[in-house]
Amino acid sequence: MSTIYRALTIAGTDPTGGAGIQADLKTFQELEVYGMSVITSLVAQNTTGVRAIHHVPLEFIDQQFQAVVDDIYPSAIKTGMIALPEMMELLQQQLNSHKNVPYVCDPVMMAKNGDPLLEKHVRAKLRETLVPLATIVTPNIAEAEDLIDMQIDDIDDMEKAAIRIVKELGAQSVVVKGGSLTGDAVDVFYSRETGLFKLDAPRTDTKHTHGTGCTFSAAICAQLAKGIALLDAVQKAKAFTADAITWSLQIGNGYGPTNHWGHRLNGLPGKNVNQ
Ligand SMILES: Nc1ncnc2c1ncn2[C@@H]1O[C@H](COP(=O)(O)OP(=O)(O)OP(=O)(O)O)[C@@H](O)[C@H]1O
Ligand SMILES: Cc1ncc(CO)c(N)n1
Repeated sequence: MSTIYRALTIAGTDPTGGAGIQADLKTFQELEVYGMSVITSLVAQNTTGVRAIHHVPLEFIDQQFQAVVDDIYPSAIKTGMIALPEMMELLQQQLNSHKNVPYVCDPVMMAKNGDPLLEKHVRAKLRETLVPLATIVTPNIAEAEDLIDMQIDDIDDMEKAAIRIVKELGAQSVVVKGGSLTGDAVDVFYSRETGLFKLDAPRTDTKHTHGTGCTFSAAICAQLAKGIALLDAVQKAKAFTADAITWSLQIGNGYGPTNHWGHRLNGLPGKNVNQ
Protein backbone atom coordinates (compact mmCIF):
# COMPACT_ATOMS: atom_id res chain seq x y z
CA MET A 1 0.00 0.00 0.00
CA SER A 2 1.23 3.51 -0.71
CA THR A 3 2.23 5.78 2.17
CA ILE A 4 -0.61 7.46 4.03
CA TYR A 5 0.52 11.01 4.83
CA ARG A 6 -0.90 12.33 8.12
CA ALA A 7 -1.34 15.98 9.16
CA LEU A 8 -2.42 17.22 12.58
CA THR A 9 -4.01 20.61 13.22
CA ILE A 10 -4.15 22.08 16.73
CA ALA A 11 -6.53 25.03 16.64
CA GLY A 12 -9.93 26.57 17.37
CA THR A 13 -13.20 25.84 15.61
CA ASP A 14 -15.48 27.61 13.16
CA PRO A 15 -18.98 26.08 13.18
CA THR A 16 -19.67 27.63 9.75
CA GLY A 17 -16.78 25.58 8.40
CA GLY A 18 -14.76 28.28 6.65
CA ALA A 19 -11.87 28.81 9.07
CA GLY A 20 -10.08 27.10 11.96
CA ILE A 21 -10.03 23.34 12.40
CA GLN A 22 -12.78 22.81 9.84
CA ALA A 23 -10.90 24.67 7.07
CA ASP A 24 -7.72 22.80 7.96
CA LEU A 25 -9.36 19.37 7.71
CA LYS A 26 -11.02 20.23 4.39
CA THR A 27 -7.66 21.38 3.04
CA PHE A 28 -5.87 18.22 4.19
CA GLN A 29 -8.57 16.09 2.58
CA GLU A 30 -8.40 17.95 -0.75
CA LEU A 31 -4.64 17.45 -0.80
CA GLU A 32 -5.01 13.72 -0.11
CA VAL A 33 -3.48 13.88 3.34
CA TYR A 34 -5.18 12.13 6.26
CA GLY A 35 -6.38 14.91 8.61
CA MET A 36 -6.41 14.86 12.43
CA SER A 37 -7.30 17.58 14.94
CA VAL A 38 -6.79 18.70 18.52
CA ILE A 39 -9.31 21.38 19.49
CA THR A 40 -8.07 24.21 21.75
CA SER A 41 -11.08 26.55 21.78
CA LEU A 42 -14.69 26.29 20.66
CA VAL A 43 -15.61 29.50 18.87
CA ALA A 44 -19.19 30.58 18.23
CA GLN A 45 -18.51 32.50 15.02
CA ASN A 46 -19.78 32.84 11.50
CA THR A 47 -18.91 34.82 8.38
CA THR A 48 -19.90 38.08 10.12
CA GLY A 49 -17.83 37.77 13.29
CA VAL A 50 -17.07 36.12 16.61
CA ARG A 51 -19.88 35.83 19.19
CA ALA A 52 -18.34 33.80 22.02
CA ILE A 53 -15.32 31.67 22.85
CA HIS A 54 -15.20 28.62 25.14
CA HIS A 55 -11.71 27.35 25.93
CA VAL A 56 -11.03 23.63 26.24
CA PRO A 57 -9.44 22.76 29.62
CA LEU A 58 -5.68 22.40 29.42
CA GLU A 59 -5.62 18.81 30.64
CA PHE A 60 -8.07 17.82 27.95
CA ILE A 61 -5.99 19.46 25.21
CA ASP A 62 -3.08 17.40 26.51
CA GLN A 63 -5.18 14.21 26.46
CA GLN A 64 -6.30 14.86 22.88
CA PHE A 65 -2.72 15.41 21.74
CA GLN A 66 -1.44 12.28 23.50
CA ALA A 67 -4.30 10.20 22.10
CA VAL A 68 -3.29 11.22 18.58
CA VAL A 69 0.48 10.83 18.81
CA ASP A 70 0.27 7.52 20.72
CA ASP A 71 -1.76 6.03 17.89
CA ILE A 72 -1.42 7.78 14.50
CA TYR A 73 1.87 9.66 14.42
CA PRO A 74 1.60 12.87 12.35
CA SER A 75 3.94 13.55 9.42
CA ALA A 76 3.44 17.31 9.96
CA ILE A 77 1.73 19.52 12.56
CA LYS A 78 0.09 22.93 12.32
CA THR A 79 -1.13 25.26 15.08
CA GLY A 80 -3.75 27.96 14.53
CA MET A 81 -5.73 29.73 17.25
CA ILE A 82 -3.93 29.12 20.56
CA ALA A 83 -5.60 31.66 22.80
CA LEU A 84 -4.15 31.29 26.31
CA PRO A 85 -0.57 31.51 27.61
CA GLU A 86 -0.87 28.18 29.42
CA MET A 87 -1.99 26.50 26.17
CA MET A 88 1.11 27.92 24.47
CA GLU A 89 3.35 26.56 27.23
CA LEU A 90 1.75 23.12 27.02
CA LEU A 91 2.15 22.99 23.25
CA GLN A 92 5.70 24.28 23.49
CA GLN A 93 6.51 21.24 25.67
CA GLN A 94 4.68 18.82 23.40
CA LEU A 95 6.18 20.16 20.18
CA ASN A 96 9.63 20.14 21.75
CA SER A 97 9.21 16.40 22.32
CA HIS A 98 8.37 15.88 18.63
CA LYS A 99 10.99 18.12 17.03
CA ASN A 100 11.46 15.71 14.13
CA VAL A 101 7.97 16.59 12.83
CA PRO A 102 7.71 19.67 10.54
CA TYR A 103 5.69 22.35 12.36
CA VAL A 104 3.69 25.18 10.76
CA CYS A 105 2.84 28.00 13.21
CA ASP A 106 -0.04 30.20 12.03
CA PRO A 107 0.02 33.01 14.62
CA VAL A 108 -3.75 33.62 14.51
CA MET A 109 -4.72 36.83 16.30
CA MET A 110 -8.07 37.91 14.83
CA ALA A 111 -10.93 36.89 12.54
CA LYS A 112 -11.34 38.52 9.09
CA ASN A 113 -13.70 41.20 10.37
CA GLY A 114 -11.16 42.21 13.03
CA ASP A 115 -12.74 40.45 16.03
CA PRO A 116 -9.93 39.33 18.39
CA LEU A 117 -9.20 35.62 18.85
CA LEU A 118 -6.15 36.30 21.01
CA GLU A 119 -5.99 39.02 23.66
CA LYS A 120 -3.30 41.66 23.08
CA HIS A 121 -1.36 40.91 26.28
CA VAL A 122 -0.95 37.23 25.30
CA ARG A 123 0.77 37.93 21.99
CA ALA A 124 4.28 38.28 23.46
CA LYS A 125 3.91 34.76 24.83
CA LEU A 126 3.24 33.38 21.35
CA ARG A 127 6.45 35.05 20.16
CA GLU A 128 8.43 33.41 22.98
CA THR A 129 6.92 29.91 23.05
CA LEU A 130 5.70 28.63 19.68
CA VAL A 131 7.25 30.86 17.01
CA PRO A 132 10.86 29.78 17.80
CA LEU A 133 9.91 26.12 17.27
CA ALA A 134 8.36 26.66 13.85
CA THR A 135 9.64 25.16 10.63
CA ILE A 136 7.61 28.01 9.14
CA VAL A 137 5.54 30.79 10.68
CA THR A 138 2.75 32.33 8.56
CA PRO A 139 1.71 35.81 9.82
CA ASN A 140 -0.52 38.19 7.88
CA ILE A 141 0.54 41.85 7.85
CA ALA A 142 -1.07 42.76 11.20
CA GLU A 143 0.36 39.65 12.87
CA ALA A 144 3.84 40.30 11.48
CA GLU A 145 3.63 43.91 12.71
CA ASP A 146 2.79 42.61 16.14
CA LEU A 147 5.48 39.90 16.17
CA ILE A 148 8.38 42.27 15.51
CA ASP A 149 6.77 45.57 16.47
CA MET A 150 7.20 47.45 13.19
CA GLN A 151 4.78 49.05 10.74
CA ILE A 152 4.42 47.29 7.36
CA ASP A 153 3.15 49.39 4.45
CA ASP A 154 4.56 47.70 1.36
CA ILE A 155 6.55 44.77 -0.02
CA ASP A 156 9.89 46.28 1.05
CA ASP A 157 8.62 46.37 4.63
CA MET A 158 7.35 42.79 4.29
CA GLU A 159 10.85 41.70 3.29
CA LYS A 160 12.43 43.50 6.25
CA ALA A 161 9.86 41.97 8.59
CA ALA A 162 10.41 38.47 7.18
CA ILE A 163 14.17 38.64 7.76
CA ARG A 164 13.68 40.00 11.28
CA ILE A 165 11.15 37.28 12.20
CA VAL A 166 13.66 34.57 11.32
CA LYS A 167 16.75 36.28 12.73
CA GLU A 168 15.26 37.75 15.90
CA LEU A 169 12.55 35.25 16.83
CA GLY A 170 14.28 32.05 15.79
CA ALA A 171 11.73 30.51 13.42
CA GLN A 172 13.37 28.41 10.69
CA SER A 173 11.44 30.28 7.97
CA VAL A 174 8.53 32.64 7.48
CA VAL A 175 5.94 33.63 4.91
CA VAL A 176 4.49 37.11 5.46
CA LYS A 177 1.09 37.18 3.73
CA GLY A 178 0.10 40.29 1.84
CA GLY A 179 -3.62 39.58 1.56
CA SER A 180 -4.56 42.88 3.25
CA LEU A 181 -2.41 45.10 0.98
CA THR A 182 -3.59 46.35 -2.43
CA GLY A 183 -2.42 45.24 -5.89
CA ASP A 184 -1.38 41.66 -6.63
CA ALA A 185 -1.60 39.20 -3.72
CA VAL A 186 2.13 39.09 -2.96
CA ASP A 187 3.54 37.10 -0.05
CA VAL A 188 7.18 37.14 1.06
CA PHE A 189 9.01 33.95 2.01
CA TYR A 190 12.35 33.96 3.81
CA SER A 191 14.65 31.29 5.17
CA ARG A 192 18.37 31.48 5.88
CA GLU A 193 18.98 28.71 3.32
CA THR A 194 17.05 30.16 0.38
CA GLY A 195 16.98 33.90 1.17
CA LEU A 196 13.99 36.02 0.11
CA PHE A 197 11.33 34.82 -2.36
CA LYS A 198 8.21 36.61 -3.56
CA LEU A 199 5.06 34.53 -4.14
CA ASP A 200 2.76 36.30 -6.53
CA ALA A 201 -0.87 35.66 -7.49
CA PRO A 202 -3.39 37.96 -9.20
CA ARG A 203 -5.73 39.52 -6.62
CA THR A 204 -9.28 38.18 -6.90
CA ASP A 205 -11.80 40.96 -6.51
CA THR A 206 -13.88 39.40 -3.75
CA LYS A 207 -14.70 40.05 -0.11
CA HIS A 208 -15.19 36.30 0.43
CA THR A 209 -11.85 35.63 2.08
CA HIS A 210 -12.89 34.15 5.45
CA GLY A 211 -10.31 31.52 6.36
CA THR A 212 -7.75 32.24 3.62
CA GLY A 213 -4.93 32.19 6.17
CA CYS A 214 -6.05 28.89 7.73
CA THR A 215 -6.35 27.33 4.28
CA PHE A 216 -2.89 28.55 3.24
CA SER A 217 -1.09 27.33 6.38
CA ALA A 218 -2.98 24.00 6.31
CA ALA A 219 -1.97 23.53 2.66
CA ILE A 220 1.69 24.17 3.60
CA CYS A 221 1.31 21.62 6.41
CA ALA A 222 -0.20 19.05 4.02
CA GLN A 223 2.67 19.50 1.54
CA LEU A 224 5.26 19.17 4.30
CA ALA A 225 3.47 16.02 5.49
CA LYS A 226 4.10 14.60 2.01
CA GLY A 227 7.80 15.33 2.39
CA ILE A 228 7.83 18.22 -0.12
CA ALA A 229 10.70 20.70 0.44
CA LEU A 230 9.80 23.92 2.23
CA LEU A 231 9.82 26.53 -0.56
CA ASP A 232 8.13 24.13 -2.98
CA ALA A 233 5.51 23.38 -0.29
CA VAL A 234 4.79 27.10 0.14
CA GLN A 235 4.52 27.66 -3.63
CA LYS A 236 2.11 24.74 -4.03
CA ALA A 237 0.07 25.99 -1.05
CA LYS A 238 -0.08 29.47 -2.56
CA ALA A 239 -1.52 28.06 -5.81
CA PHE A 240 -4.06 25.94 -3.88
CA THR A 241 -5.16 28.99 -1.84
CA ALA A 242 -5.36 31.24 -4.90
CA ASP A 243 -7.74 28.69 -6.50
CA ALA A 244 -9.79 28.54 -3.28
CA ILE A 245 -10.14 32.34 -3.41
CA THR A 246 -10.80 32.51 -7.18
CA TRP A 247 -13.75 30.16 -6.62
CA SER A 248 -14.74 31.55 -3.19
CA LEU A 249 -18.28 30.95 -2.02
CA GLN A 250 -21.04 33.56 -1.80
CA ILE A 251 -22.65 32.09 1.28
CA GLY A 252 -23.38 33.72 4.62
CA ASN A 253 -24.01 37.39 5.36
CA GLY A 254 -20.42 38.52 5.85
CA TYR A 255 -17.04 37.46 4.48
CA GLY A 256 -17.89 34.21 2.70
CA PRO A 257 -15.55 31.22 2.90
CA THR A 258 -12.93 30.12 0.42
CA ASN A 259 -13.72 27.15 -1.76
CA HIS A 260 -11.53 24.20 -0.81
CA TRP A 261 -12.42 22.32 -4.00
CA GLY A 262 -11.53 25.37 -6.14
CA HIS A 263 -8.36 23.67 -7.40
CA ARG A 264 -10.57 21.08 -9.11
CA LEU A 265 -12.52 23.77 -11.03
CA ASN A 266 -9.67 25.34 -13.00
CA GLY A 267 -10.52 25.72 -16.66
CA LEU A 268 -14.27 25.82 -16.01
CA PRO A 269 -16.21 28.98 -16.92
CA GLY A 270 -17.46 31.33 -14.19
CA LYS A 271 -16.56 31.97 -10.57
CA ASN A 272 -18.29 31.94 -7.21
CA VAL A 273 -20.18 28.73 -7.98
CA ASN A 274 -23.04 28.31 -5.68
CA GLN A 275 -25.74 30.23 -3.75
N1 LIG B 1 -8.26 38.76 -2.75
C1 LIG B 1 -7.25 37.89 -2.83
N2 LIG B 1 -6.87 37.38 -4.03
C2 LIG B 1 -5.85 36.50 -4.12
N3 LIG B 1 -5.14 36.06 -3.05
C3 LIG B 1 -5.47 36.53 -1.83
C4 LIG B 1 -6.53 37.47 -1.65
N4 LIG B 1 -6.64 37.75 -0.30
C5 LIG B 1 -5.70 37.00 0.31
N5 LIG B 1 -4.97 36.28 -0.59
C6 LIG B 1 -3.90 35.32 -0.31
O1 LIG B 1 -4.42 34.38 0.64
C7 LIG B 1 -3.39 33.95 1.51
C8 LIG B 1 -3.80 34.25 2.95
O2 LIG B 1 -3.53 35.61 3.20
P1 LIG B 1 -4.34 36.59 4.17
O3 LIG B 1 -3.51 37.82 4.31
O4 LIG B 1 -5.73 36.78 3.65
O5 LIG B 1 -4.39 35.72 5.49
P2 LIG B 1 -5.16 35.94 6.86
O6 LIG B 1 -5.43 37.41 7.06
O7 LIG B 1 -4.37 35.25 7.90
O8 LIG B 1 -6.52 35.19 6.63
P3 LIG B 1 -7.66 34.72 7.73
O9 LIG B 1 -7.40 35.50 8.99
O10 LIG B 1 -9.00 35.05 7.12
O11 LIG B 1 -7.53 33.25 7.90
C9 LIG B 1 -2.12 34.67 1.04
O12 LIG B 1 -1.45 33.85 0.12
C10 LIG B 1 -2.68 35.92 0.37
O13 LIG B 1 -1.79 36.49 -0.55
C1 LIG C 1 -10.87 29.34 14.99
C2 LIG C 1 -10.38 30.34 14.00
N1 LIG C 1 -9.09 30.32 13.64
C3 LIG C 1 -8.62 31.23 12.76
C4 LIG C 1 -9.45 32.18 12.22
C5 LIG C 1 -8.90 33.22 11.26
O1 LIG C 1 -9.45 33.11 10.04
C6 LIG C 1 -10.80 32.16 12.61
N2 LIG C 1 -11.70 33.07 12.12
N3 LIG C 1 -11.24 31.23 13.50
